[in-house]
Amino acid sequence: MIAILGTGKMGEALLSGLVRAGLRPDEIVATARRPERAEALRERYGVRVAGNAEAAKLAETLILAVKPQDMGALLAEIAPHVPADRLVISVAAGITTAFVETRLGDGVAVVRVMSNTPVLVDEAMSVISAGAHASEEHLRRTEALLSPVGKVLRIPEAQQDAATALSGSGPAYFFYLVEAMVDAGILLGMPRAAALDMVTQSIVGAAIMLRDSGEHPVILREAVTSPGGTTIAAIAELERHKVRAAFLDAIEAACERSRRLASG
Ligand SMILES: NC(=O)C1=CN([C@@H]2O[C@H](COP(=O)(O)OP(=O)(O)OC[C@H]3O[C@@H](n4cnc5c(N)ncnc54)[C@H](O)[C@@H]3O)[C@@H](O)[C@H]2O)C=CC1
Ligand SMILES: O=C(O)[C@@H]1CCC=N1
Repeated sequence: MIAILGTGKMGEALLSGLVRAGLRPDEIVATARRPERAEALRERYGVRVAGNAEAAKLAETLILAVKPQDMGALLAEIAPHVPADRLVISVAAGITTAFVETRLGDGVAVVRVMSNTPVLVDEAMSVISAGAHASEEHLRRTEALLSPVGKVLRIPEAQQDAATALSGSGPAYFFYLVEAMVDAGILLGMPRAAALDMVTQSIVGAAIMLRDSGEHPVILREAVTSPGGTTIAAIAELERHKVRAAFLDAIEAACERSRRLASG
């Protein structure tokens, strides 16, 4: 039995992925703060719903998916009900394995995960790190849960905040870019729906080329950039507005925020 504790956006995305991957709904128990939310999850997926303490007792694997600010309270609530042989997977930004270990007591295996919302379309990027008591077997079990819904990479825990800033938040940066490009289309007099179609297909095509060609992004961009042409005119403006520097600062700020989240 797998328990998802705090089934909000990320918890539900993982839940739906597990169901698509073939896990039986009666092997999953979900918890939520509001009873209406729990009922909606039960209706939508056929999973069991329960309180946190009951779910913690029932499941061998616990996925903690509350906001970082709520993690302390959740751990205090479940600590008396988590035997030492459980695997506890935390998906919260900024929460260290040590934070979870000290609150759940002796020897519990903790794996820290940072995934992202493309889990909804089985294209997640999930990075995982073992806590002090997590073994190779615990990492494999975590990989087995996450690999049906996307790519999984093991990284040292010291890199988790950077990964949160890059791939955890990453989809938001691309959505933001799409919004800005669609606005540019509107400015040029394009109908909104057509602009959105053009930008979306361009980003999908570019993403697939990047993933499947094995080429470096610089090579792919150079192939689009004709001498004296349109692309270099746009790139010159992006450089003038220091867009690259803005990305460096933005992702550094996200990493810094991730580092501070555990302390509330
Ligand atoms: N949204 C995203 O793209 C990503 C989010 N995350 C992480 O996932 C976690 C959840 O984020 P979201 O799903 O966006 O937030 P959310 O607010 O949608 O989900 C959290 C849920 O936990 C529930 N909750 C809080 N305390 C509870 C308790 N004691 N018992 C039961 N339920 C409780 C809340 O009612 C809420 O439904 C965060 O820690 C975040 O850092 C990680 C990667 C990506
Ligand atoms: O914005 C956040 O804090 C979460 C973590 C990564 C993506 N969303």
